[in-house]
Amino acid sequence: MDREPPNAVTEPDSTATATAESVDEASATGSACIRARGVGKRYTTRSGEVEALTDVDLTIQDQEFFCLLGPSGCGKSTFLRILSGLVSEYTGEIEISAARADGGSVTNMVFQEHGIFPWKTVLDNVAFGLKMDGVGKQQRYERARAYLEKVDLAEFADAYPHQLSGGMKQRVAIARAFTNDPEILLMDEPFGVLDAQTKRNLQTELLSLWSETKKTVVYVTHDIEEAITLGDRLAVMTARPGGVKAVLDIDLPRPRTRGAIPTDEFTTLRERVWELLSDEVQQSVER
Ligand SMILES: Nc1ncnc2c1ncn2[C@@H]1O[C@H](COP(=O)(O)OP(=O)(O)OP(=O)(O)O)[C@@H](O)[C@H]1O
Repeated sequence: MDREPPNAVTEPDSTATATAESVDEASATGSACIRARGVGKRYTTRSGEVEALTDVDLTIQDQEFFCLLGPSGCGKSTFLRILSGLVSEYTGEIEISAARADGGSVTNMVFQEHGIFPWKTVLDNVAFGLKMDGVGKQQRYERARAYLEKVDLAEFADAYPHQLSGGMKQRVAIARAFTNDPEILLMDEPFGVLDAQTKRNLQTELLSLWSETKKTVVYVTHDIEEAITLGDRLAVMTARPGGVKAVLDIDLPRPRTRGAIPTDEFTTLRERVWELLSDEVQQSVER
């Protein structure tokens, strides 16, 4: 279960990176939902300390679809886990301005491995978070069924996860996340293991749910094209210890349905992002 996300200061760190900050603020619009200032994280392992993050400065706007790209092991998941409250020891400052009147969780994580219960039906999986929040059976099933409908799984409400494909399981995880109605969705490579066609379909469904509900989404991916297809902005992270190398606007029209994205702009952005990312990938391989 997700814990409440951080909203207070822990061990203020005065070494914020000026470069990343100025890029970030220059492209930001609207009101801030998440502010990270000088965030750092070290893990202590048997073989010593691992510095996962250093001086992460980011402002993510309310209702924004924000993507995080970076080489493997640069701390993307760690950053999401800090935002979710799953990792509570870190340096620097995280402020989350979103709040829920009903006291439910402000954030909801969606992982690559679905995180659904094999012994529960699809419907019970989707309604699980609401049950934990004390929502009555009729109301939680109604909400869960509505989202199952939106992700095309209405007829599988009584099925069990082992009867579903990987893409269907991920649909269940997404339906559950939206049913829980958090202010912020934290998505950790949710479509990372899916085939290209399934991934494309789920991206379209996710964008449609996001534009309907206008949640703030922080989306981790290794896939440059996915980040450009989905995001309003994207951050490229440095090799570990991860910091923010640059934040780019993805100024492409929406809805970003197949064929609606201008090819030239898409290609230019992809090359720009790859330029920023390739050195970091190289560095992470050399370590
Ligand atoms: N619980 C932990 N204990 C010790 N070290 C950890 C822990 N979690 C992550 N790390 C280390 O912190 C670093 C960052 O890991 P993290 O999973 O956040 O990176 P990532 O960018 O999400 O990686 P990937 O893209 O491969 O999923 C890695 O070196 C990892 O080994």
